[in-house]
Amino acid sequence: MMTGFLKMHGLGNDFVVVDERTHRHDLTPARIAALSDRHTGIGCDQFVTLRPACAEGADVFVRFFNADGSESGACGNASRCVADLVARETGRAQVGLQTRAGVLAATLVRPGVVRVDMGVPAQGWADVPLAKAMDTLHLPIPGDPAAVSMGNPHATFFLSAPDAVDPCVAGPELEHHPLFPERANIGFAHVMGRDAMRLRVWERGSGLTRACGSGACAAVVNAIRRGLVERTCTVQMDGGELTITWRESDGHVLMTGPATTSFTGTFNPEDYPR
Ligand SMILES: N[C@H](CCC[C@H](N)C(=O)O)C(=O)O
Repeated sequence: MMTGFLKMHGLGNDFVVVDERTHRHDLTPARIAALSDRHTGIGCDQFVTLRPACAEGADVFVRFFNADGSESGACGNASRCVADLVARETGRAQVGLQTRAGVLAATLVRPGVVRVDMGVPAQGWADVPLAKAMDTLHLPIPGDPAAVSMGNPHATFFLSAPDAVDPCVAGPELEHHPLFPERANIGFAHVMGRDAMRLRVWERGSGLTRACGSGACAAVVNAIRRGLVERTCTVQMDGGELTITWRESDGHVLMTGPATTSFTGTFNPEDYPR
């Protein structure tokens, strides 16, 4: 049976979005990985499904799957895209996204620009999670990264120069480091000033992406924890810029940036291996 999809992106971090609110499709991890493949499938960094919400304050239940078929509790860039979609569907600027990491409040700031409240970062070692008890501000591995969860695990390395480390060289081994029992997204940040940083992220399950929303949130939180930047910071990534605020009053992280729909299409799930 043919299935419709939306191709969307946030700063070039791209998604295939499938609406399952009225009909479920047999989308196994293997099928999602095949559909995410840029040569034999539609191609995307993450595959996103929409289902009916069952949580208070949520308009839709969103699940995020990486290109390798693994599921993540959070995806900042895709959250902005789905919020944009639901805001246009409902005619409301304020929408709620139910995710595995909780219900996220989102606001359509202006057409194509969305602010998502990504919730409160989890700083404890067991929350990230890490393999054993330790200070998450200074992990005992070369490069002295900091770690935090935005609903998904992130380690942030602070570099002396923007391209001091190639994420494609250092990223794969770090993603699978034994310190990260659920693997991790690996951010490589260069702080340029008290309110600006450059960031590239080797993403768990997807590799180097042009932008990483939850990674930008994690990098700003970790930088603030280390006293490197102020509470609001712009994060420049290969695909463009996000504005991140770690709000002092309630500890929530706000992420503001673009959401874009590229095209629509159809595919037949039965054409892909189960
Ligand atoms: N690779 C991530 C999910 C996507 C995150 C990223 N695309 C974002 O915008 O936050 C993980 O496995 O936790």
